[in-house]
Amino acid sequence: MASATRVDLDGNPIKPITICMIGAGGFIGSHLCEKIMSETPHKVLALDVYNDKIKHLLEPDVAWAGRIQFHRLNIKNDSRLEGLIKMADLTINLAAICTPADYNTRPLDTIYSNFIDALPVVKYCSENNKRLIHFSTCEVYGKTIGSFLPKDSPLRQDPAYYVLKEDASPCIFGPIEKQRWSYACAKQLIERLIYAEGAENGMEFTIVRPFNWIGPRMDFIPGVDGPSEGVPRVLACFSNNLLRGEPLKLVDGGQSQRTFIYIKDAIEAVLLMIENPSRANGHIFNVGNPNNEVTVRQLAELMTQVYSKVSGEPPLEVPTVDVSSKEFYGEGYDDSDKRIPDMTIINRQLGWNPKTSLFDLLESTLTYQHRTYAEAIKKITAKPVAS
Ligand SMILES: NC(=O)c1ccc[n+]([C@@H]2O[C@H](COP(=O)([O-])OP(=O)(O)OC[C@H]3O[C@@H](n4cnc5c(N)ncnc54)[C@H](O)[C@@H]3O)[C@@H](O)[C@H]2O)c1
Ligand SMILES: O=C(O)[C@H]1O[C@H](OP(=O)(O)OP(=O)(O)OC[C@H]2O[C@@H](n3ccc(=O)[nH]c3=O)[C@H](O)[C@@H]2O)[C@H](O)[C@@H](O)[C@@H]1O
Repeated sequence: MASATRVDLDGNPIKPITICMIGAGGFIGSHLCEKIMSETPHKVLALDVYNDKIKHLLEPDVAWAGRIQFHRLNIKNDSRLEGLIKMADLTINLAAICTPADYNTRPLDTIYSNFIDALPVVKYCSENNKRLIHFSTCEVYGKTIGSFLPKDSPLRQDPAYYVLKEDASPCIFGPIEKQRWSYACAKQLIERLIYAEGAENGMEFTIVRPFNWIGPRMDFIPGVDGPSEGVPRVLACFSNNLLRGEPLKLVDGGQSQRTFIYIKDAIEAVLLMIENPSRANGHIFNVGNPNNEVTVRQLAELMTQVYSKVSGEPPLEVPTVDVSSKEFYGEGYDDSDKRIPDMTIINRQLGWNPKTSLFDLLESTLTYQHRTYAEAIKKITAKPVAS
């Protein structure tokens, strides 16, 4: 329950505010709304085209009834947007196309969604003196410097060549024909625009760079709550394979490395940003868990083991199968080799650290996936009974 005595990191009482949350119906938005409703007194104007993931928060008989209001709108073409931003103290923009399968196959939609559609949000915030928390991505770092060194170079082991720092690392993307980078490039340009609004016009902003946040409600399971041919992010791809008893597909051998963070740890960091504006304004924050690094192959192996534990089913005899990126994603795919966030800035400004190990976060997430989808998958895959 929200308590009247909540204080910020400097010991000052936190005043209730109204937040205009764009993209509130998505994976991160649903967890952020849940956290704000259950632990704070703040109000949320929740904007999205969909609300399936926050339906449970919008019921009339919940404890926070009246503090969250859903507005179904598409920010591309809705004149209500400016009014809603004006009604709020803070705007949080989460709206984006952010699944890699779209970056090279729908590059125009990707660029429009991540740059053009975000422009009015920045403009309305700046013109109306409203604070903005904008969701960018760790993909703005692109590839590591180390990835360009010879394979046997000892410098590849030196963190200076791979740890990603907000105020020091370069943004390294592939050539234009590798359309994978359309997303990262659009996100980089909107970051630069927001930063410039801060520098030239004094706009109060915080930029968040999530590093592979995962957990319940991420994306969709193809053929159950999303299109059969759709390709979600890796957690949902591998969950889908496990639920159907199929081998997990490793793109280009599964050699890329990622650090995964539990959504609930990451949401704690966002709440600190919301409630400590003087510590968060003007900053770009990496939000990830540097201790949870694995190759995609190791992730597949761990998910296979954990899924067997939570479902009680034996692990697959052939757990993985290799697939080329061209076959899986199509022409123009490319990849980030390694993503380890430097935590200095978020640690210094907000005293935040992630807590949950990869095993624990996969255990709770796969328990959710099994409970939510196993029956539906069984029905779909059951052979029709001959009449
Ligand atoms: N999940 C991660 O680990 C991760 C990592 C890096 C960056 N991000 C960024 O965080 C943000 C949220 O990511 P997510 O994982 O919750 O994605 P998501 O796809 O689950 O959520 C995005 C939401 O925005 C909504 N939306 C998109 N375009 C819209 C429009 N024109 N009008 C209204 N609503 C619109 C979608 O309907 C969706 O509900 C994105 O900006 C993404 O780029 C996420
Ligand atoms: O989550 C993030 O921090 C950012 O990175 C993600 O990009 P990426 O990590 O490449 O996306 P995933 O789909 O989660 O893929 C991770 C890795 O698994 C691989 N993969 C994916 C799916 C699959 O079935 N098999 C497989 O080997 C991919 O090729 C990639 O190397 C997305 O771009 C965004 O959601 C976000 O901005």
